[in-house]
Formats: sequence, C-alpha cells, structure tokens
Amino acid sequence: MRYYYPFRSIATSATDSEEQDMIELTPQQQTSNNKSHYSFDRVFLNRLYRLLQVLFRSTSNQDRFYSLTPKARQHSLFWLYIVFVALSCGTEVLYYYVGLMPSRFYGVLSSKDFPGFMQFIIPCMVLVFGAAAGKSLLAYMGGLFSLKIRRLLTQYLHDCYIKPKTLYSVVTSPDAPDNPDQRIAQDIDKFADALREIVEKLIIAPVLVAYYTWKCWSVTGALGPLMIYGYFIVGSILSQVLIRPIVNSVFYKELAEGNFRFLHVRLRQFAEAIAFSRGEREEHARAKESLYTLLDSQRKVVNRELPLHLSNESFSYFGSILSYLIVAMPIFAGIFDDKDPSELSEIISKNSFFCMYLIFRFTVIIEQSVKLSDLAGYAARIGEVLEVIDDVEDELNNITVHHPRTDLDEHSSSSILFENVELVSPQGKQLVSGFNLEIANTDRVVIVGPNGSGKSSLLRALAGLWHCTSGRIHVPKDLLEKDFVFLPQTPYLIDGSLREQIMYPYNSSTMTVSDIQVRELLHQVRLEHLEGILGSFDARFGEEWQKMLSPGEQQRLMFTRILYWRPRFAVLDEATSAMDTKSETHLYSLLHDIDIAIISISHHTNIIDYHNKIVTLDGQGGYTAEEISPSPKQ
Ligand SMILES: Nc1ncnc2c1ncn2[C@@H]1O[C@H](COP(=O)(O)OP(=O)(O)OP(=O)(O)O)[C@@H](O)[C@H]1O
Repeated sequence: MRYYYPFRSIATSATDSEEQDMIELTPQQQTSNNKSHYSFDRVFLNRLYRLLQVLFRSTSNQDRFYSLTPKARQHSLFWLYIVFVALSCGTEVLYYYVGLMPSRFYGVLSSKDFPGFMQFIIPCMVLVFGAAAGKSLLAYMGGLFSLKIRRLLTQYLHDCYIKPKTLYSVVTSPDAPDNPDQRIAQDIDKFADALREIVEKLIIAPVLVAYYTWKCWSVTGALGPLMIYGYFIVGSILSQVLIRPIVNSVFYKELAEGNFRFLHVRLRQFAEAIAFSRGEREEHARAKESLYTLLDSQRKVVNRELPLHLSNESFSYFGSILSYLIVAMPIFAGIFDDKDPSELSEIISKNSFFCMYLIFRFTVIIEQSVKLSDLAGYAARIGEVLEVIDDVEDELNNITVHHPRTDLDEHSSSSILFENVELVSPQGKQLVSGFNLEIANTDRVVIVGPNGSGKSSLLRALAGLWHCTSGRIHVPKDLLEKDFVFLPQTPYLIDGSLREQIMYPYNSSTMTVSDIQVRELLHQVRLEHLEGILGSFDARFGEEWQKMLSPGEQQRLMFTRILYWRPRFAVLDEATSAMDTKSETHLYSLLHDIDIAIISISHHTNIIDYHNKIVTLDGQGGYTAEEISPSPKQ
C-alpha cells in the first residue's frame, strides 16, 4: 500500500508549489519526511556550512587545514582550492587581454598600419593559446576538485555511518532517511559536481566584479556601474523567488529516483520468489507506477526550471543592450566629439567590452542559481543522513551517560548474566520483564517461544543494539570481540573469497587461515565439493555466492566461522533454519565437541537435546528457564 504525504497538515508554512511536490512515499519515508520541506533557506545554509567544514577541516591540532603536510593536504580541500583560485585568476587575466584584442585590431586596421598589424599577430596567437590552455587546465582542475569533494564527503559519511551500533541504529531508526545508499553513493557525487560548477564560475567573481566596476566607472562615470548594479539586484531577487520551489522538487526527485532504483534491486534480489509466485505482472505494474512517479517529479523540476531559465536568459540578452546604452551615453553627450572615426571605434569596442564583461560577470552569478537549487536539494539529502546519525549517536551516548549500569555492563566472572531485564519493542510491546538468566562459559542455552515473542530482541540487547528498559546485562570483563560469534538466520556472505568468508569480520591483513585449515573446515561442514567449484580459496565472488550455494549450504558455510574462531560464546539465531535435519544435528554435534558456550534460538525441537538450559518466552512478557539433560545424538 502506498501513501500520499500530506504536506499541508504537517508543515503549515508549506506553499502550494511544495504541496504539488507530493510523491508516493512508503510508510517509513512518510514518517522520516514528516517535518520536511526544502527550500533555499537558513537550514540549507547550515547544512552547506557543515559540509564545507568537512571539506576544509583540519586533521589534528598540529595539522591545521592550511598546513602543507601530506596528511593535511590529503584531508583538506584547501590547497586544491587555492590552486584552483590561482589558475582561475591567471586564466581571467588572459581572457582580459584576449578581450582587448579586437579594439587593438580596429586601431591598426583602420589606420592601415601594416607593420603594427604584423607585430601584433604573434603575441595574439600566444595569448589565445594561453587562454585555451588555461581553460582546459581549469576544466581538469575542476574534475580533480569534484573528485576530492566526493572522496572527502563519502569517507566522512562512511566514518560516521559504518560503525558499531550506529549502522544498525540508523537503519532501524523510525527517522531513518530514505535510501541512505543512494544518498551516499549518488547524491554526494551530484553535490560535488554542482559545487565544482558553482566554484568554477564564481571562484573569483568578487575580484572580477570589483575590477570591472572600476574599469567601467573610469569610462562611463558612476552612472554605468549604478545601472548595471540595479539591473543585477532586480535579476537576483527574481531568481531567488524562482529558485525556492526548485529545491523542494530536486529533493523529491532524488527520493523518487532512489525508490525506483530500490525497486529494481529488489526485483534482482527476489527474482526467484517472484518467478515461483508468478508475480511478474504485478511487479511490472509496480515498476511502471514507480517510473511514472519518478518522471512526474523529474517533470516538476524541468517545469520549474523553465521560468528560471527564461529569467536568466532574458537577463543575459537584455544585458548586452544595457551595455550599448551605457556606451552610447557619453557618445551622444558629445564627450568623444573630438575623436576621429578610427579612435572612436577603438573607444567603443573597449568601453563596451568593460561594460559587457561586468554584466557578463553578473549574468554568470545569476545563472548559477539553477546549480544552487540543485546544490541545496543534494545538501538537504546528505545533511539529513548526518542529522539522523547525530540523533542516533546522542541517543547511544545518553544510554551510557544516564544509565551507566542499567544496560550493558561488565561482569567479573566468566558468565553472561541477565539481571532483572525488561525489554520493550519500539512499538511499545513488552517482550520480557524481570528476566534473569546466567549463561556460564560451558552452558548451551536454547531460547524458544512464539514468533515475535522477543527471542532475537534478547540477543539484540546482549549485543548492545537495544537498550534494556530496566535491569542489567553483565558480560565477562575480559570478553574480546572474537570471543563472540553471531550467526543470524539469513547468512551474510561478503563480497569476497572463501578464505575471507571464514575470516570475516577480520581480513588477511590481521589473520590467516591456511589451505589445510580451509579444507578441514569444509570437510567438517560437508562442503568439500566447494573447492572444485571455486577453483581457488582466494577467488573472489560477489553475488555469485547466493547462486552457487543453496540457503542451507550458505548456513553451513557460516558455521565454519564458529569452528575456525572457537569463540567463548556462539550465538545462533535460527542459524540452521534452512538445513536438513541430518546436517543440523551433525553441526550441533560438532559444536558439542568443542569447548564453547552456545546460545541458540530455534523452532526445531531436534536440536533441544544439544542444550542444557531451555528458556521459553510466552510472548506476553513472561518466561520460564529450566535445566535439561543434554543427550546429543551423534
Ligand atoms: N527494528 C525493529 N523495529 C521495530 N520493531 C521491531 C524491530 N525489531 C523487532 N521488532 C518488534 O519486536 C518484537 C519482537 O521481535 P523479535 O525479532 O525479537 O521476535 P522473535 O521472537 O525473534 O520472532 P521470530 O520467532 O519470528 O524470529 C516483534 O513484535 C517485532 O515487531
């Protein structure tokens, strides 16, 4: 079921044009966008400022952002920006002389000065080549500039987003931004490109405006610059008014873009399920609906850009008429009456160049309004991710600050201890209350109960992903990361080699697993045939893992992590759900033979015998915990 986002009921300040931006949102997107309408306003400026801070930040106290050390240069955009500015200035100087060339040509041609003409040709060619080289270099530097912006912002977002607890909390947060993957992978790139274009065009605009104002003043008096400035103010006010609705449209166009892409990712991911359930027709209809939503929002952007383009183009063309008007004034006032025709044509060419160039600089500034509206849309999308991360981090920090010993706590013994734990789901449903359980490092505990009773939630609390409403969970003081291996129901196979699958979450730079060990592990989980299929333990596969292995085989492969790591605690959340009974009992008997504690969640009764404690949740907040006698069948 799809929802329409009721802008007016939530954002009382929303305008008609913002209301028209409504696109179909999923319930989560509806919640996350509840307060949001986007414009060229203070919020945009704050977000832009934050992103610029990331681009121009210092790496440490010793290395300021302007420092020349390799580390500072790698982490700050400052020096690249300076080179970009210097190059722009140099190229502008060349443009200036190229711009003056016609007036000089008029002079020598109208006075039939052949030696003067020949003398001028060579420097002219050098100048033109210099300007062309400057322009190409500027485009090249622009490319490097946007690459660096993308690298710095993406790295920063990765640092903030992909870290313990934050990733999970952001993704599962009720305020989770829509399509975070698209915002990081695509919107940052578009932001970098828009910023490059703006910087490229405006980098030395203030200097050029000041210089050409002076030049224009010197030939036309105060009236010329005053008329041009007045013209510019009118043009800027008009484009400001026209930009506002575009920012919102750009944001929602990107949202529709993300939803459309996500639909196709899901089609690929669930192709088999769709094929079995003959869902192609329904999927086709959904794809069509999503495409039309996207095209609709794209059309809104295009429609709203039309008046802005019209205003910008008019500003530019009327500007050239204005420059002739300004040049004409001293001529008709008789100031140049004493000049002969060749001198007059030289003066007209020179003066119109100064006026036109000043107007051109203003035109360029105003033209950037289209890019600025794009930039504001992308800044909103990137900024929102950072804001949700901030909120999540605040929440995570608050848990430790305000409830230092009510959540995850260290325990001096070697057991895990749940002490009077109460857990409530995000929807407010009480999952367990007054939950007490000790899991010694030799225990094998199985948690059972109906769907949704809170079995996995207990593990989430143990991993510190959810906080307990009350009570404590004690873990041994000396517990290291590798002492805990968690196998979820849906196997997570990384984009890598077989060796890396076994070593995950570590990699070959920190650990090794020899070929002999890999073979032994494959033998233990009865996947020996994999060696023949893969060719090499180091051959990398991406999505092929899902195609090469059935779900049950994928779960068996996951078990190699436990058998290799031999952690102190292995947590299995329905990690054998897709296996046949023989494989399941075989793997549990392997676990039984190694000296580790096990915490299992399962709906399969045949594995209960491999445990010495059974915890039964009743789904109403109550539970029972009993000792049972393990009697593993080999
Ligand atoms: N990220 C989440 N956001 C909101 N609610 C959640 C989230 N994760 C779990 N819940 C809710 O918490 C409750 C308990 O979920 P949990 O996954 O612990 O159940 P379970 O006992 O493991 O179920 P099953 O046997 O189906 O795996 C469910 O009602 C579920 O809707």
